[in-house]
Amino acid sequence: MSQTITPELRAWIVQQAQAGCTPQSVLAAMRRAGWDEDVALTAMEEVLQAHLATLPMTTSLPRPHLALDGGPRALDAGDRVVQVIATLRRPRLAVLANVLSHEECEALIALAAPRLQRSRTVQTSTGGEELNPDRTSDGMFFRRGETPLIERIEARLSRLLHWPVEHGEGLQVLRYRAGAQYKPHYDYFDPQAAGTARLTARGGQRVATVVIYLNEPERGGGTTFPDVGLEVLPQRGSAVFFAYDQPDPATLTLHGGAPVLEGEKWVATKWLRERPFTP
Ligand SMILES: O=C(O)CCC(=O)C(=O)O
Ligand SMILES: [Fe+2]
Repeated sequence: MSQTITPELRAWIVQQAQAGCTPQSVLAAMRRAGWDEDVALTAMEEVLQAHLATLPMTTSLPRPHLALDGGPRALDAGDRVVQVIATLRRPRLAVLANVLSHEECEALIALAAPRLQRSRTVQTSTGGEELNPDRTSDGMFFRRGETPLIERIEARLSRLLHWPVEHGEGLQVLRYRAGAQYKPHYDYFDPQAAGTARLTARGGQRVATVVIYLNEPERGGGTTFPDVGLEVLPQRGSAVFFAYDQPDPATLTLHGGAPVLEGEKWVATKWLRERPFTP
């Protein structure tokens, strides 16, 4: 039986993705409606790609990215060689090892520890900041280029991601104690929210994230990507990179920090912006 993608089906798939339904649940519904699994999967990919292309930012703009063409096992990050452990196309994501040395991780923790405060998240309705029960970590921001170590890490990430240092926010360090978590969220600013204009005035949208693991909790604390059932487990010096061309759930970049069950988890997060970011 040949199955065609009708405009109604197209609209329905986009609607499901925007409502935050997982690809698995959309696929399951299509299967129940009589769609062949492979056809359903192809249809969903096609529709989501086409939908992304209609959104205001075009995917042809340069974006932070890793030089993954040709399937390299390692990438030149200037002063360091970084290993590619795993990659995913949707969401656009890579797991990397050896991004920081163990000494650099320890030094970042030591510099950040005395400056930690209960994490605040950007409140998109106003563009201000708020304490958020969904985010029970403690955190702090370094200024860009604040110390030689920070400068070195920023230069390395810039080279690795082919993205200027100036287009990055200051490095954020987070500590999760046992029980702490960061519930699933998107890192981009919600285009519908009133505060977004204020937040994007300096540097435009966030377009990619790097979460670097500075230590290893005994149990729990993975970075989860619920849309694709992926969990990246913390390994000191490793990182997960993911990019979102559009501020849209169809990028499948919903992610969270799973509760730490035992021990502590420390990460450093770098958010990349469209344009030069002025703090
Ligand atoms: O802690 C994690 O694994 C994720 C952190 C995160 O999502 C963020 O800093 O935006
Ligand atoms: Fe995040």
